[in-house]
Amino acid sequence: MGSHSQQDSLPTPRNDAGRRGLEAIIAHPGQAVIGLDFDGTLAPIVPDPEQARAHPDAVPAMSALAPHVRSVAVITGRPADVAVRYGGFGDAPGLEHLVVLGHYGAERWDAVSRTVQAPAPPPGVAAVRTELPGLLEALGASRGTWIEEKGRALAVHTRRAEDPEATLEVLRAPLAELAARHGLIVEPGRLVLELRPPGMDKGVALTEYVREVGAGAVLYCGDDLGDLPAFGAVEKLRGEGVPGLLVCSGSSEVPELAGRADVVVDGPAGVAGFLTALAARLG
Ligand SMILES: O=P(O)(O)OC[C@H]1O[C@H](O[C@H]2O[C@H](CO)[C@@H](O)[C@H](O)[C@H]2O)[C@H](O)[C@@H](O)[C@@H]1O
Repeated sequence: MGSHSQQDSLPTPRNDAGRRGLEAIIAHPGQAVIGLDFDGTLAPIVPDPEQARAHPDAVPAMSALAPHVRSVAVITGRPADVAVRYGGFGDAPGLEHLVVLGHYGAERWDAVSRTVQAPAPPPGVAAVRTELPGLLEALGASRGTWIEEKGRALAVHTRRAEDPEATLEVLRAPLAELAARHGLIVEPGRLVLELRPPGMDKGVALTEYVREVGAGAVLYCGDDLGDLPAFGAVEKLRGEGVPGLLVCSGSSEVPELAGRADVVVDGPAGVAGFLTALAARLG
């Protein structure tokens, strides 16, 4: 975990690459892209995915930071319009140019057009939608196992099951087989297995976005396994001369991400605090 300066509580990244990334963002904020995951990063994890909402300090922090940087983009596994709604991003002052890349980058919403661009879901999604309830029943998935309808994907959540970890393990292989049979992949996450179309991930989404806006520095902050490709993208961009900073919204559920991060903060409250401190430094 990076150490905190007394002056503004902006943590010092724990390695050289991260320190270079943060220095570049502070030196040339107008060239920086700030990429933020939604669930677990901007929004606290809650048992019912339909009740997830941005942390009360998250949008004010994003609003304070956005005017100083080239772009703020939310990159999420959620459908883009759901993230906009649950995040309260639609009418936030300072976020008039926000971009939300939903479904791991397959969908795009922007605050200027206020519309979602998305390709049609592949036919495999409809087939999985039909078969999934019967499969869960046949597997004896425990009470509380819940299917999230995501339009172009379906997610099976076990957080509210009697034994969430054990239920997830029982489902892992059969859901992988079902997904493969219909040309989909399984995206694992925090007590969730999502069956979704292949071909896009947060790493591709972030890299394409950084190139599109011509960014000269990048910060990415996430909390879950689906954020690992975005971490990989920042590491690759660093190798190509684009400084980057990796921030982990820390939790005990995904230690893999903390190990790769330059800075670990304490969940969504910590993320909001970090973004607020960065905005204050840039201001
Ligand atoms: O990419 P993200 O923005 O992090 O979205 C990933 C998945 O997040 C949601 O599930 C997670 O958050 C829920 C609400 O806190 C929690 O109950 C669940 O256990 C977590 O896995 C969302 O429901 C999924 O659709 C997203 O793909």
